[in-house]
Amino acid sequence: MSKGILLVNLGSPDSTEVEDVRTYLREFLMDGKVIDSPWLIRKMIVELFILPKRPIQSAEAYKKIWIKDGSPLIIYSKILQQKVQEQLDFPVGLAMRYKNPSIEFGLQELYDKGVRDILVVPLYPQYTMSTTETVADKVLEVQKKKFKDVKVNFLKAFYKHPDYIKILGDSIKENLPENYDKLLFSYHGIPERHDKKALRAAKVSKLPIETYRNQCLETTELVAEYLQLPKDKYYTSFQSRLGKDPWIKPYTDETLEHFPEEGVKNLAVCTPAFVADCLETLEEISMEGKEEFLKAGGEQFTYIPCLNDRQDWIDTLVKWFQGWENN
Ligand SMILES: C=CC1=C(C)c2cc3[nH]c(cc4nc(cc5[nH]c(cc1n2)c(C)c5CCC(=O)O)C(CCC(=O)O)=C4C)c(C)c3C=C
Ligand SMILES: [Fe+2]
Ligand SMILES: [Fe+2]
Repeated sequence: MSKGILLVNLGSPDSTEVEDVRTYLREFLMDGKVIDSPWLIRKMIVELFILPKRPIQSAEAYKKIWIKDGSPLIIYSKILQQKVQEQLDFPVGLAMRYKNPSIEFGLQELYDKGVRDILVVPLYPQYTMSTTETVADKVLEVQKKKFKDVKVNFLKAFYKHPDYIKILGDSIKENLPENYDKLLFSYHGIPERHDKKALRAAKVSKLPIETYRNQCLETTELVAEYLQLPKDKYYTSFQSRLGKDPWIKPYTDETLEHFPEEGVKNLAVCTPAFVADCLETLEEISMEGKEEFLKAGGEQFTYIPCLNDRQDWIDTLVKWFQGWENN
């Protein structure tokens, strides 16, 4: 059976127009694995509390990071896809969980090239229901509807894969200033409830399901070990919280605010929940986060870019995909 790869990332609005941002946020936040309330309650939260104002703020934020060809998240993902494709002789497609190119489009493109056995690659190092799980749900929904003769497989979360830890560690080392007080690992947060659900599922299924928070902490520890960082030189926090429910802690914004009074004046920040730079890294961390930190008395803020199209990242994906194809 002819094999192919489908890379999947989260997705961005089609443009920075408020209406496009609203449509994107509606699709994203109405996903029951992102806001996990019953449909009617979710609909009320999204339509009455989030969509009237948030798209206006988010559109302004997107305008600050948008590049000539579009959203950085999509452009970096496309470059990654092209560069990986150049090194492989079987098709590599790209899709976004929300908006475009859609998962249906990505599967159709591979199908039209004769692919009947697909490795779906959620571009998230750590797994949780609002990312990896929802990608799998959508792929399987479309496969059952339109591509019954296609076999789908999923790449497992790779946060502790030694190849990934090495690339992440090397990317940090190359960007770390000589004299820094602390290296902050800032991961996208999730509501605490999502991790509690994961723990319950692990108990019921007796599968070794790890909470998202623990996967993030483990990612940090493995990189710290690889880079031989002393314990007092690094810290982990969680960003991007939305709404009033408790999210996993500590929060990045509070951490950035308190660091200077604790003597952390020269800070470096990396964001290992993302493999491609996006709104959450470029705007929330390297613009807003930097401003907050400097306002609180910080002196130097270094943002360490995501893996994007690093050659070692491309080579590693190529190696993993060749291994799968030869199996
Ligand atoms: C309940 C809300 C959200 C959960 C849970 C969530 C989890 C989650 N998200 C990412 C990765 C990305 N999120 C991005 C943007 C973004 N995230 C949320 C909300 C939740 N995310 C919103 C509302 C937005 C949109 C922007 C905004 O209005 O603030 C992005 C960037 C997209 C882009 O176009 O650049 C990414 C990537 C992960 C990894 C994750 C769980 C671990
Ligand atoms: Fe998010
Ligand atoms: Fe954000």
